[in-house]
Amino acid sequence: MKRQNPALSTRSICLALAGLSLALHLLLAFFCLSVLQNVCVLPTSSSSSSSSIPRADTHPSASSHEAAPTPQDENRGGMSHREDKETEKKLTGAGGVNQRTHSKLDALFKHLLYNLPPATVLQEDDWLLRLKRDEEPRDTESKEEERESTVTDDSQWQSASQDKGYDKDIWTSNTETHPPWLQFHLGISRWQLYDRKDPSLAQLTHYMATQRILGAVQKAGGTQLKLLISFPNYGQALLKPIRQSRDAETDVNLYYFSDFERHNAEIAAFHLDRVLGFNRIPPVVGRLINITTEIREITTDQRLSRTFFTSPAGNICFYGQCEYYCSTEHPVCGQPHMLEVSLAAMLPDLSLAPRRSWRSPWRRSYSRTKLAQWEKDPSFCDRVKQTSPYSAGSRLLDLIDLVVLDFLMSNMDRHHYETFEKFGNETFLLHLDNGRAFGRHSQDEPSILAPLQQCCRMRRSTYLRLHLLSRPDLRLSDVMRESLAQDPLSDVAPLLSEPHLAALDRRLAAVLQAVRTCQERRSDVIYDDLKGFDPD
Ligand SMILES: Nc1ncnc2c1ncn2[C@@H]1O[C@H](COP(=O)(O)OP(=O)(O)OP(=O)(O)O)[C@@H](O)[C@H]1O
Ligand SMILES: [Mn+2]
Repeated sequence: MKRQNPALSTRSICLALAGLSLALHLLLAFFCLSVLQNVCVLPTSSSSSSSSIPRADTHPSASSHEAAPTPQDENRGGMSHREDKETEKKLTGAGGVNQRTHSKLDALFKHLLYNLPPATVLQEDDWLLRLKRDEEPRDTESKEEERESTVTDDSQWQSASQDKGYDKDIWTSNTETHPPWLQFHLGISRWQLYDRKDPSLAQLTHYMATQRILGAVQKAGGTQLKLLISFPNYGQALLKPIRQSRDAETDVNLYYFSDFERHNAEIAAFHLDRVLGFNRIPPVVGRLINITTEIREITTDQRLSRTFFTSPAGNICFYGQCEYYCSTEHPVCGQPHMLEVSLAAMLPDLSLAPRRSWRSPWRRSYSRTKLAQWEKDPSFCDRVKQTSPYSAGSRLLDLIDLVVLDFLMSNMDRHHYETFEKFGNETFLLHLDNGRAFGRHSQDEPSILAPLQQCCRMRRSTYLRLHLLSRPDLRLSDVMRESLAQDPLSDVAPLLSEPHLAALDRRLAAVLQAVRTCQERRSDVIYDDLKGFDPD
């Protein structure tokens, strides 16, 4: 038997150990290198979802505007969770647009002219609605009775609503329990429809853009097809569908009163009105809906149901029943199911907050042959100024504000405007129905400016804001592009094409020129509603 040499075996053990140690060292070196590299590598993009580095330049209002996730988030139709997160980011202003680049919209809204202290402190009568105050304390017995009846009422209310898919949340006088639409209603005052800084507004548009649709029926009033949409939290919205490609310009041979309404015009009008600092249009948001599951299968409106059909191309279409364009020749069609729509938050019910409709003195004749009085008489405004309600208060100035909005978006369809009856003549004007705006970008419609040219009046605050928006560092087209990018439908395509945005700048210059022309003739053009306040 061959015996092993002990020196040889010791050497080979030593060699093996040295090799192992070298391998371990090499491994350790590789490990350290890779760790070091990871530590030193900068995140490739600040929007990377895996990055946990907090961003310093996040939109300041983002966190306060963030809508808390609700159990209803599970029920929404259409969008995936990731898509929803994206949408939420946009609606809350935390989206990519504002992240790294300098935000002109933020800069605009930070300006003093958009943060003016209220001229007067609001009194109780200056709010459209208010919650009933708690009753005077009663004796124990009647309190007991009251508690019993409340519980009975609530339980009845819950069981009836649960079946239909409505929320069973109970609202108290605590604002935090109020759904966003109720907060919007309770925030309507004599001078504005909403406070731009109210965080519940972003929650309201987010809700309308994402939540399950429980009801869809035709809405009466007006001439074109529109639906009244109901949500689980008892909120409602006015739906206008896309009716032609977004960029289709109004046919030059069509009169404005024959034009289709545009869903993107409703959305853009809300943003423009807010950017102008008026806050007189109810919040509007875009949404992609499924015609089949979110209208056809849930509607209880027989007159609407009957008008559904499948087009030769296999798309699901409907046309409803209304005065204009409700026929098989003018169908609203999905692709094959999905349809772009605008959703406007509904104002408080007329039974709670009646409104008054006013015929505009500068209303068009709505005829192909007849001219309206204001088109024939250059001193038409002198007569208007002597007539109530234009002879006192701020009505004429409010009308001029509306004219500026309409000229910028080329809306010729302002035959009426509305006010809340409760506030009498001392109140703002509601800028409802903007569906026929943004029809043409290649030409302007100077006749819309007639009230400004004939009356030569404008509020100083409006004038200064228009000036601000004409500055290159805050340009109207740029803030509008940025504002509209917050809408979920901007993911499909920009809500206003570049030529429409450029038209805004061109028209703004025309408004300012009209004011200058007035100032050459008269000295009382600008009405100082800022009482000597100098924002510069
Ligand atoms: N957000 C809203 N909340 C409550 N009511 C609304 C809202 N928007 C519009 N309405 C009401 O519905 C009516 C019809 O709406 P709208 O004017 O948009 O329809 P339309 O078909 O375009 O009308 P028209 O043919 O007269 O131009 C309005 O007169 C207004 O009273
Ligand atoms: Mn209309």
